[in-house]
Amino acid sequence: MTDDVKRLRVDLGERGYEIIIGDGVLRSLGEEMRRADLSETSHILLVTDEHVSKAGHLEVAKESLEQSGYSVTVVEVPPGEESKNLDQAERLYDAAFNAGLDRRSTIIALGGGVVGDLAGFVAATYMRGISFVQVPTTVLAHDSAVGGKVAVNHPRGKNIIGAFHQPEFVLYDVNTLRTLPPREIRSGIAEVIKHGLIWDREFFFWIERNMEEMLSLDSAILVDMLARSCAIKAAVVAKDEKEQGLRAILNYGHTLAHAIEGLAGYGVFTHGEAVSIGIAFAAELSSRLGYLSSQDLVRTERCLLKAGLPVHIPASLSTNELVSFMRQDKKAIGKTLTFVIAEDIGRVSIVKDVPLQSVIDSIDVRRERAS
Ligand SMILES: NC(=O)c1ccc[n+]([C@@H]2O[C@H](COP(=O)([O-])OP(=O)(O)OC[C@H]3O[C@@H](n4cnc5c(N)ncnc54)[C@H](O)[C@@H]3O)[C@@H](O)[C@H]2O)c1
Ligand SMILES: O=C(O)C(=O)C[C@@H](O)[C@H](O)[C@H](O)COP(=O)(O)O
Ligand SMILES: [Zn+2]
Repeated sequence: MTDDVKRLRVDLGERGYEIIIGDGVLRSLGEEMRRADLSETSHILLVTDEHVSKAGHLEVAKESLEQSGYSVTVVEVPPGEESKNLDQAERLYDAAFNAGLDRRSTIIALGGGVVGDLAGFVAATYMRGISFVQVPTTVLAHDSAVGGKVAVNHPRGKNIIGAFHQPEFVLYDVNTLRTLPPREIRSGIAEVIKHGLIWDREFFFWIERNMEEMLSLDSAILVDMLARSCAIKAAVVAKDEKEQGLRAILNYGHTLAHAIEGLAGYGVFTHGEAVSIGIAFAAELSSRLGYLSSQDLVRTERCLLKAGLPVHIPASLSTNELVSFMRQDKKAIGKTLTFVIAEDIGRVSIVKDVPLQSVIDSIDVRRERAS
């Protein structure tokens, strides 16, 4: 373990919590449980998926918890977005019952955003809510592990069945990221770029300069990148935990992304790939509506491409079905089209009642061309 461990705080008053980021910190999971006042935990349900356990991270986490005196039951869900559903949630409720979990028990999510969202949803609802800890193992999960949005998908909409349920703490070991396939590293960088674009111009420039080191998982760069990105997320969540207004900016690129994920079939595109296409589209729309300069539009797209991310809407998805799906977005009231719009690099706002024709034109421009 390196000495360079960063501790950030999500400031939610008495319910505030720490995000601990470092290389090798998974081995201190048991100690962190005690530090976070979870010494009285009667039993732990440790939820993970097969890729995470095969990569060796489950063993490290379990050993650390058992050495600290906790009794642990492990449940694995099948890897991938297809597992974020009520059937898998029910499997976890069964496992919780069978393991004898009570209101003093804790559910720990060890994995990417799918495991985090699913296990978090079960923790939010089992016995009306029990303690929950996030141990993210993907780059993308720097976003999902912080902020308390937990959910499962519905065939007609992403994250439609969910809750706000904050974790007790987030333990982020960058060493776990070394077993990720390159596609998943790139996917996670889409949300890092999003955080720069919505909040912090300097951070976006830093991302542009450090993309190669980010992709090659340089340890110091990774810790910095995740700490800065998590700090942005934490700042937004602290100001508007339940998305009454400001928090919706975290949805930049997501109106189209969720439509692509839902229509292509969950799991065809990774969430980050869909977000990348969604950001390229949202930047185009922002420029078309007169908010974003053409230089910043080009700069946004260039950064996504530098990360090896897709920026074009798949030809197989029709404009009509994309628009209908986007009308059901959670940000929209009624059937209006609401988007997070970029005004500058590092600054966005929420715009309601966006004209349909501008949306259609932006889809057309961003659509993949047959070669
Ligand atoms: N709650 C939120 O605020 C929030 C924010 C962003 C995204 N999300 C959700 O997160 C999900 C996407 O998360 P994700 O991209 O982490 O997907 P994921 O959890 O499916 O993980 C991606 C892939 O990597 C594998 N994997 C995970 N960790 C690994 C490791 N260390 N080594 C090797 N393989 C590993 C997984 O098994 C999976 O195959 C989506 O469902 C999205 O909606 C939620
Ligand atoms: O935390 C948030 O708020 C976000 O919007 C972060 C997004 O990256 C994330 O994909 C989230 O799950 C989307 O939430 P939803 O409410 O649009 O389903
Ligand atoms: Zn997202």
